[in-house]
Amino acid sequence: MLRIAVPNKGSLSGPASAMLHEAGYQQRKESKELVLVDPENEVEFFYLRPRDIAIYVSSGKLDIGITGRDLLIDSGANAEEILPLGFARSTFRFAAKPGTAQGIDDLAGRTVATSYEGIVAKHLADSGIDASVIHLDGAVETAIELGVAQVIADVVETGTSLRNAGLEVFGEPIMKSEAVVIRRTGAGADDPKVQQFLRRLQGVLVARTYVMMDYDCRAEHLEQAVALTPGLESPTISPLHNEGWVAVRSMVPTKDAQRVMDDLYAIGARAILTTAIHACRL
Ligand SMILES: Nc1ncnc2c1ncn2[C@@H]1O[C@H](COP(=O)(O)OP(=O)(O)OP(=O)(O)O)[C@@H](O)[C@H]1O
Ligand SMILES: O=P(O)(O)OC[C@H]1O[C@H](OP(=O)(O)OP(=O)(O)O)[C@H](O)[C@@H]1O
Ligand SMILES: [Mg+2]
Repeated sequence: MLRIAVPNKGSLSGPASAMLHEAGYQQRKESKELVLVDPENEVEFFYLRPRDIAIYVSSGKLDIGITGRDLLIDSGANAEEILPLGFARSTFRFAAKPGTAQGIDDLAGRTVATSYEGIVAKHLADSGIDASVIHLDGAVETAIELGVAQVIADVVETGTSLRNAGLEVFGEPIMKSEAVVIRRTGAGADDPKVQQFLRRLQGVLVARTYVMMDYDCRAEHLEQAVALTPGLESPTISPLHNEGWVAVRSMVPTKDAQRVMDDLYAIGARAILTTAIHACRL
């Protein structure tokens, strides 16, 4: 059985379970369930605190896990990212009261509050800045108001939490994060079960980001049309009963679909349809 760590709480938990469900795996029905065996797919899911997942995976007790890139790096665990998953996207940044800091050099001698001590301490050391780091479990934005620190380093997504606390980001972003699949460094690279799991998740990612596009066009416009819809490998071209016309089928990124349909129409293509992809193996 493949043993997989899944976040049990927070921003990663819901989207991770939704993606696994979309990939055909059973998922827990109750948020209190800690372990779920999916015998049909020969997989066992362990619902763990997101922060602990890299530690379990690096110990080798679990084969792979889903966590945040920032949590992986912060843990310092001997684990590596093998597939980015595109959700729980965030940026990790310094913030302070407006006008109190412009760049990392202003941190010398100050105290930075964060839940990500590992990332911050390393970033300060790499930048040659001597500052204190104080660890807080969450709601770090409040640490400045309460005088525990002059600066915070935290996850920023929309920036609403910072704005509400009267804080502003400063300096260069420390890192960009998203949910990722991780494994113990170098482990299981050729394990067919791991490969199959990754193919299933890749299938979900493709199904989420592409649509299938079908259209008819005149044979003389085919090269122009195909340039607009090159597909992943190459489009499928079928003859139409009506001579001089062909039918084309190709995958198109969802975000480009409307523009591509306009461009195809403009070169004379007709009966342009898009359909959702539910699952795929590339
Ligand atoms: N508002 C957010 N938007 C996008 N990603 C986020 C957000 N907050 C946290 N994350 C990401 O989620 C992961 C953090 O997991 P964590 O369990 O701390 O989530 P959380 O939503 O902060 O939950 P908690 O309620 O336990 O604080 C990190 O990878 C982080 O980058
Ligand atoms: O830029 P925003 O869209 O506001 O999102 C970022 C906020 O979301 C997370 O907080 P969370 O709600 O997880 O609380 P926490 O600080 O206790 O972890 C993070 O720690 C930031 O505070
Ligand atoms: Mg949080």
